[in-house]
Amino acid sequence: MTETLEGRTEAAAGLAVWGADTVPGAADVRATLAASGVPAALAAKDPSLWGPDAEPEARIRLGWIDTIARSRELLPQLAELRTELADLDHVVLAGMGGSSLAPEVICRTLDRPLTVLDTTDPQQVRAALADRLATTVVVVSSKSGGTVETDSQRRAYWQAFREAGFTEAETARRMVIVTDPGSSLATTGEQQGSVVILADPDVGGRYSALTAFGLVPATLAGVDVAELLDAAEALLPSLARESDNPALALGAALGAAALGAGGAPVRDKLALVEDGTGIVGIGDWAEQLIAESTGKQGRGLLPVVVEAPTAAGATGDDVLTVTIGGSLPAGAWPGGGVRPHLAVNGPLGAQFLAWEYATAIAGRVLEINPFDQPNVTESKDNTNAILAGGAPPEAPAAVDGAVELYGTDAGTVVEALAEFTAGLGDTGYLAIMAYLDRFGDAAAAQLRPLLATATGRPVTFGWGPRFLHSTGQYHKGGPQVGSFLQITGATTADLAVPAQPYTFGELQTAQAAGDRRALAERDRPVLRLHLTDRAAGLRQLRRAAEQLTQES
Ligand SMILES: O=P(O)(O)OC[C@H]1O[C@H](O)[C@H](O)[C@@H](O)[C@@H]1O
Repeated sequence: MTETLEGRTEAAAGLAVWGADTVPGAADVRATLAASGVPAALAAKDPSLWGPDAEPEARIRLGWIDTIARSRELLPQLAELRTELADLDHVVLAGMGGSSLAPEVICRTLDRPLTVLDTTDPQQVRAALADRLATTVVVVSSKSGGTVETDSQRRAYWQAFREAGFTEAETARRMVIVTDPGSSLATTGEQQGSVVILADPDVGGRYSALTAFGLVPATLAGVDVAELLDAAEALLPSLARESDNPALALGAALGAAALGAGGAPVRDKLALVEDGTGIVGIGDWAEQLIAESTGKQGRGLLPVVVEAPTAAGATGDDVLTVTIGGSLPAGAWPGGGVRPHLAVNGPLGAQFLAWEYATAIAGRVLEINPFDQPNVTESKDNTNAILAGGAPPEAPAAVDGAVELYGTDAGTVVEALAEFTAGLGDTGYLAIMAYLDRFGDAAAAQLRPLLATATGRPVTFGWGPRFLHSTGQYHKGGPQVGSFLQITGATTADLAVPAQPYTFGELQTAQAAGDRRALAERDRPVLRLHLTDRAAGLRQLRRAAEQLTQES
């Protein structure tokens, strides 16, 4: 394989992008960007780069370019906080989307323990609350301060600490709040007497890895975050340049592939493949950045996070295969077992900044606003309406063992899946959306590679409601080519959300119904499979998916 590898490596500050020059049309796209002075303008935070409609939002969303300097000012406070809370060695992060994805990849990559709670699944919330409560510190992270999942988790932890016998003051000490200045969460945090750390308000959630949202939980979990900032800062001078600018090479290639620039076949599905060289879990972070930033106005790049370089769906006719990893030793070939179109290797801090810059560049090429998420609210509004007024009763179309089938004429799970996936066509994708416990029901994730093999099409997997803050934007705002498999599950142990008129289970059910409604309103096909017994239902789904792979 190695002797057939072509392509150049473009590098700066230890961040190397290989292969960008071989993506059809990328050189022309890059030349156009350079001729318009885009690299320097973006490095100088010019908000006009995405057109007049995007300018007001861009004006308050470009802080990620130079937030590193402001983040450094936080470091003494964070070091002090870590010492002050040294007796609390179980760090829980309650936060959704951009408020939890970066700290999760930081801690996984640097092998520091961090429990991420980004769900409303009652079983998962219960399990978290029962885990080492006496030595737990909870970081409650929300930029807006108004995210219902995070607010519910905060309420549940507050009550759990109080019921465990901690005084109000002791409970307040066990909660650290990260939010934007002036949010309702900032007020709550101050009133309850918790430490409140204010984040950079000029950075949007999915671009906030190197702000307080990434740094506070990571520091408490024991990460030396200064190293991340150093690695990102080293890349900064390259961002204004027209050459030796790997982030520009990446962005131009992503945009060119999605457009099919120069008459090349469109590659608008982006397989994100970790190459096994020391960066762990970055796919989920990049997935949110790219899907929410580009998936709108019927356009966008669909990130497809695959398990390994050899996993089903890592390659395909309309797929741009991108491997991601740590710095490679001299002479090593990128890819880790797959031949990628692009390989991005380098330290984590530089990866964050490079992908943010590349996404902003791709947004310019695709002529969309990479800083808004106009369709996320559709599902949220539906959820609120359902919570307030109740969902219309729905009877299953059929029951097969431990699985109820909705939205199909089929009588069995195998038939329903076969019929549903038969409609994917040559450009379609299947999104599996599992409103389950991502640890207790982890087996659900095995469906992704199985159905990718069975269909030969890109298949994504997301935990609900986590994905609503990530790929959920693309599902509704991106091209009309998705088919949506929703998996919901009965719960045996629901849990009240303190001082709210609903339980976690009811909230999760309303979130699933709200998103179904938003997809249906756009005529996007939805098949819902409800597991009346989660373990038995998952075994059944797995058997059905295996059967389809044998028939494919
Ligand atoms: O940090 P928060 O305000 O709680 O927001 C968490 C997430 O919520 C929304 O769904 C946005 O679409 C995401 O971009 C954001 O990261």
